[in-house]
Amino acid sequence: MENLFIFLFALLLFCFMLLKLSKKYSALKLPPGPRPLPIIGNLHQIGGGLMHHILREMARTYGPLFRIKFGQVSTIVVSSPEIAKEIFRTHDVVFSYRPQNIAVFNVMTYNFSNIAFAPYGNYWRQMRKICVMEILGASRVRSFGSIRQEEVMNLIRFVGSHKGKLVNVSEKIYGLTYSITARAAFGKVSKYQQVFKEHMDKYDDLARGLDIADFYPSMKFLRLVTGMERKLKVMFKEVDEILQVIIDEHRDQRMKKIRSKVDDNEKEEEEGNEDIVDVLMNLQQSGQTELPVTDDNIKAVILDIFGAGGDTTAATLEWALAESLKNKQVLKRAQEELRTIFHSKRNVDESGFNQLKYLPAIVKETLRLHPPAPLSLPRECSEECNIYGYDIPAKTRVMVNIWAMGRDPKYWSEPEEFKPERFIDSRIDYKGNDFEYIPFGAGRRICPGMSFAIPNVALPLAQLLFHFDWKVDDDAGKLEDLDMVEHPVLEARRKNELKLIPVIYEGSCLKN
Ligand code: HEM
Repeated sequence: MENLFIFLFALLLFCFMLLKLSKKYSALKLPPGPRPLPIIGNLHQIGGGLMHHILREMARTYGPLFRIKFGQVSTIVVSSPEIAKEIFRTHDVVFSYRPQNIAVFNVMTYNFSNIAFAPYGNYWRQMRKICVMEILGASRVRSFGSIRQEEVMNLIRFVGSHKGKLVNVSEKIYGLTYSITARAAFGKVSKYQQVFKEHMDKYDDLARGLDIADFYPSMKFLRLVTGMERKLKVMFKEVDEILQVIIDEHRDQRMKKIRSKVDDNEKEEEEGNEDIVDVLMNLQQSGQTELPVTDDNIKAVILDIFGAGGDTTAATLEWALAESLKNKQVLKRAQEELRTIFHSKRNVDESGFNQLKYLPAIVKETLRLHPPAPLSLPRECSEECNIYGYDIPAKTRVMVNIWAMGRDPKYWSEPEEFKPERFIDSRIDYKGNDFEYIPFGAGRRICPGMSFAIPNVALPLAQLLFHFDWKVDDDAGKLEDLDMVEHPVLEARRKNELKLIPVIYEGSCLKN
């Protein structure tokens, strides 16, 4: 009874606010869009399909910049490179904010002290700089090369030992990406790594679940009703405890090292062997950062690296392999290139990568057709501004349909076809300057993990194509029949796992 009373009161308040807002907005020239219903806005129009597909359909009716309302949340959807350029370049600063009222990020970001959801400002600037220069800079990523090589080789040996048998390659791919990230982040295999992975998997499932309360940020009580926040808090407490143990382990190790160095009178640093936790702890202790780096900040950044970098990389690799196998000509050309260049080594290593032309084009084409963050990460505009001739009120949420732009026939010939050759000798790149192709986003909040992600896709893809010829199970028909259906909930992943039979290639080092 009491709950019902609170609900009715909130509803009245909400209607009153709506009336006030509608008066204010009638003076603005807002973008077109589907007519919102009271209370739910356009929520009824986004069920029953993948959001990026639904939004592309809507863009066909309402244009490349339209306005939609998810409950209370006013959102603009951008589906053209010209408008994306206005957002990410002309008005970059205004649009460099992220919404702060999404349950999962409220709970899991240590009060928004990660990078991806930190409010635009000094703290974000400091942590982003640390990320780009210290954690994921070119020399650090190179130093992770041996981890990558070793983990990929483990995968190749595993697959080789299952020759002629059906292997769940998708499962292995997700496991590989996790292992590389965990070793780069935590160093040697920690006994807590497996428990952490199980929690991260559960967290991923929760994070992708829709919490209706996110659409009604002013009605905080809804969070209690849906129960999502409570579940997230339980999960967060467990994840936090594991991360704190990992940090404490690192702290102990560092103390031991310092003592032994003092005893041995030895001073030199062991750079190159440092993991990401080490790097962040060095900065914490140096006292040279503008703002202090706390243990919570370190844990937030580590969660970011797993959250933003894990599934995105694995999904790209999974799609790249699937598309290469499905398209006979692509497979032929990729294998010919790899098997010629690495013929004498009988194995692939990154030192020969500068000779490859076709494999990088496969990775690029995969990111065009299957960007793992099809609507990028949401942005929010910090002040009222004018885009494409329309007024965008402050606090409007922004979704950029990266997926739709990558398939727009206005910019791509045969856009639905997987044709890596379109990227050979082409100047189009994913670095945020070609707005029809921005799988990593653009502007000052562009993904800082690019240089880590690309080799983590390219090396395993090259190895899986070099060492093996692949077959599908007899019941599944031919490789060309592989489906390319997206997962209905886990955005941008394959719906069906890749289950394949490996046949070891004659020229592989596995063939002894
Ligand atoms: C194929 C792999 C990946 C793709 C396609 C991808 C894509 C994206 C996209 C679209 C954004 C939003 C950018 C924007 O708002 O304009 C983003 C942000 C971010 N990504 Fe990635 N990402 C990938 C891998 C990684 C990896 C491996 C890491 C870390 C190791 C990472 C860390 C981040 C972080 C920290 C942000 C937030 C940046 C900020 O707000 O300043 N990503 N990523």
